Amino acid sequence: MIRVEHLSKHFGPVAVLTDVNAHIRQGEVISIIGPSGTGKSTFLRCLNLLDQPSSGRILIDGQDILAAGVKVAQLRQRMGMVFQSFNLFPHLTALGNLCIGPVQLRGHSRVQAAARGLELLKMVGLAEKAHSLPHELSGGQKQRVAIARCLSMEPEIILFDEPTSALDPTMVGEVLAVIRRLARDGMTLAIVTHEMDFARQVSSRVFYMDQGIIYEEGPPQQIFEAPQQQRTRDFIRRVRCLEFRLKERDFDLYALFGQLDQFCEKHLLPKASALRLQLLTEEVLEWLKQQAGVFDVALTVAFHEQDALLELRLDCAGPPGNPLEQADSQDDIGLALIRNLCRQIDWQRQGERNLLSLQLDSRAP
Ligand SMILES: Nc1ncnc2c1ncn2[C@@H]1O[C@H](COP(=O)(O)OP(=O)(O)OP(=O)(O)O)[C@@H](O)[C@H]1O
Repeated sequence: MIRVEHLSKHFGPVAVLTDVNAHIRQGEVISIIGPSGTGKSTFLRCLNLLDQPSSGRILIDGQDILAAGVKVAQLRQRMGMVFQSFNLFPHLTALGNLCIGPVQLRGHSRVQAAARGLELLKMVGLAEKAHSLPHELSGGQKQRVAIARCLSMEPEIILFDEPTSALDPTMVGEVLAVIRRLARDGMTLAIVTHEMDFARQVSSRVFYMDQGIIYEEGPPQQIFEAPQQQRTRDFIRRVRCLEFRLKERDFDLYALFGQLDQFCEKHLLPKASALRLQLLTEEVLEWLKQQAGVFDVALTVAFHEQDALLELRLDCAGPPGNPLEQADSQDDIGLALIRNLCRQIDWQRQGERNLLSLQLDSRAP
C-alpha cells in the first residue's frame, strides 16, 4: 500500500530523517516508537506531505506522491491524520466537525453527512454529544470526535501522531480502546506512540526509529522481548525501567514519588498499584537509611507485564547479608509492612554489594 524509499528530511542544517525505508501493507497496524526527537512525527507528517520531504520517494499503490502534479488535497483524503492536540474546529459542534469535510470536500449532501456522522459518533461512544461544542467535551471525548471526524472522510489509512500524549491519564484508556477497535476492524493504521504496552498489544509490526532511520523493525514480540540491535535493547530497557542513584540519606522523596507515578501511568497501572509502590519504596528506603555505614543505593523499578508484576530492585553498599534482616533498625512495623506488600523478596550478594529484589502484584485491587 505505502512504500517509502530513501526518505530524508532536513530542517535547515538539521537532518532529522536521513534514509527511511519502509513498507506498510493494507490492514497492518504499525506502531512507531523511539526516543524523543528522532523524527517519528516528522516521518508521519512527511507521509501525508504536511512536511515536504527533502528527498526520496513515497509510493502509494505504486504512485509517487512526490512527483509533480500530485493533488495534495486528494492524497490527504486517502490518509487521515489524528493529532496530539485534536485540531477540532472550536465553533462547530461535534457533529458539525464530522460533516464539514464530507460536505465541502467530497460533495456529500448535509443530510447524508449528518446521518453518517451520527453513526460514527455512536461508534466512538459519543452519540449523545453530537450537539456539544469542543469546549464542552473532555480531552478524551475531543480525541474520540477527532478520530470519528477522520473516519468521516473514509481514509484508506489513518496516521496517529501521539494521540494520547495531551490527555489526562484517566482518559488515555478510552482513546486507546477506540484505536484498538479500528485495528480489530482491519483498518490500516500507523501510530506514533509512547504507550509501549498498547503498541505491543495492538501492532502487527513495530518500527523503532533512531538516528534518522527505522533502526529496527519487526513484530512486537521481537522488538519488545528480543530486540536484535543494541540501541533498541537500550531503549526498551529504559522505558521498562526507572533508575535512580541515591547517595545521600536526605534525598528528595517527593521527586522520586512523582517519577514513580509517571512510570505507573505510562504503563496504565491502577492508581492503587502506584500507591503501593510508593509505600513500599518509602518503607524500604527508610529501613536502609537506618542501617549504619555508607548510604549508596541504586534503585530500579521494572514492570514485568507478562507476570503483572512490579519489581523494586535495590543495589546497596554494605556488609554481606540481607539488609532487611539486619538489626540496626527497630522499625518492626515498617519491616512487617514491607513483607506484607510484597509477593516475593529475594536477596543476593554480588561483589561488594547486596542486591534486593522486592516484587509486588501490579494489578491487585
Ligand atoms: N518545523 C520544524 N522546524 C524545525 N525543526 C523541526 C520542525 N519539526 C521538527 N523539528 C525538529 O526535528 C526533530 C524531530 O522532531 P519530531 O517531532 O519528528 O521527533 P519525535 O521523534 O516525534 O519526538 P517526540 O517523541 O518528542 O515527539 C526535533 O529535533 C525537532 O525539534
